[in-house]
Amino acid sequence: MTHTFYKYQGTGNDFVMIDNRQSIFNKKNTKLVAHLCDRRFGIGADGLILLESHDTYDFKMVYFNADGNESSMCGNGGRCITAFAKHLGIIQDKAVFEAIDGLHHARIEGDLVHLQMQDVSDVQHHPGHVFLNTGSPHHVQMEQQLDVLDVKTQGAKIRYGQPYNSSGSNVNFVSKISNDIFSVRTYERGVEDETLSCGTGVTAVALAMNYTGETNMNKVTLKTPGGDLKVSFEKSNDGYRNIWLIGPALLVFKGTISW
Ligand SMILES: N[C@@H](CCC[C@H](N)C(=O)O)C(=O)O
Repeated sequence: MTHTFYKYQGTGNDFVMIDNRQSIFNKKNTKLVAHLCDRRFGIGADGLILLESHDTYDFKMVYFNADGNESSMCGNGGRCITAFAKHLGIIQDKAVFEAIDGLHHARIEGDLVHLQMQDVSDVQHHPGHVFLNTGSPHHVQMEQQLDVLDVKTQGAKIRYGQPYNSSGSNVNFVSKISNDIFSVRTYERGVEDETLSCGTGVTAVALAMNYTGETNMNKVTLKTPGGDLKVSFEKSNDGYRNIWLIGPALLVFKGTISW
């Protein structure tokens, strides 16, 4: 049977988006998700997102990595699904939706989507890196030679190494440009490669840079290979609150495919 799909991207982190309000998609079909995300045999994307109906809120987001497995929160995907919900006429410029890590508020201002992330209370500062969960797990470490780093090889070593092992972590390599601007390259678990940007990743980087004293600002710019994102936040007694991820989210194309 032929089905309609939409392709979205947020700073180059790209997603197949499916309107699943009529429950047309079998969520247990890992092979189908991986096939649709395959860049040679399918549509091609870093992940697949289902927009589903919700009894109380505007919609529900279900996120799968390109390997076909349902995973934890995707920040860029959360911004893209907000733009998709507007395209479908479900929302105007504001949304409240449920994702795997809880409720998210979002608002659209032109091409920019502002997405509120969950509060973060547990920031672990280890020698040489910081680990924190911003909806997805993130290892953050500074890197001198970010431009020439082999992110796929170095990221995979950390992602599969101790203490993360098979459950893994996303891995962010960071270089400081100024007090409120950082360059970031991310290895994504479930894609098992560098992606052009990662929303929960840059959120983790912004908080880690503040936590370790690399910035004293509460709004920072994160430059990724796919474009610029901004993260704003407030310090709380036990961590960070009122965290917002801000950046573009755009429809690339719409098509039909059989499954
Ligand atoms: N690209 C995402 C992160 C998606 C989840 C991640 N790959 C994981 O499995 O932890 C983002 O923008 O946050």
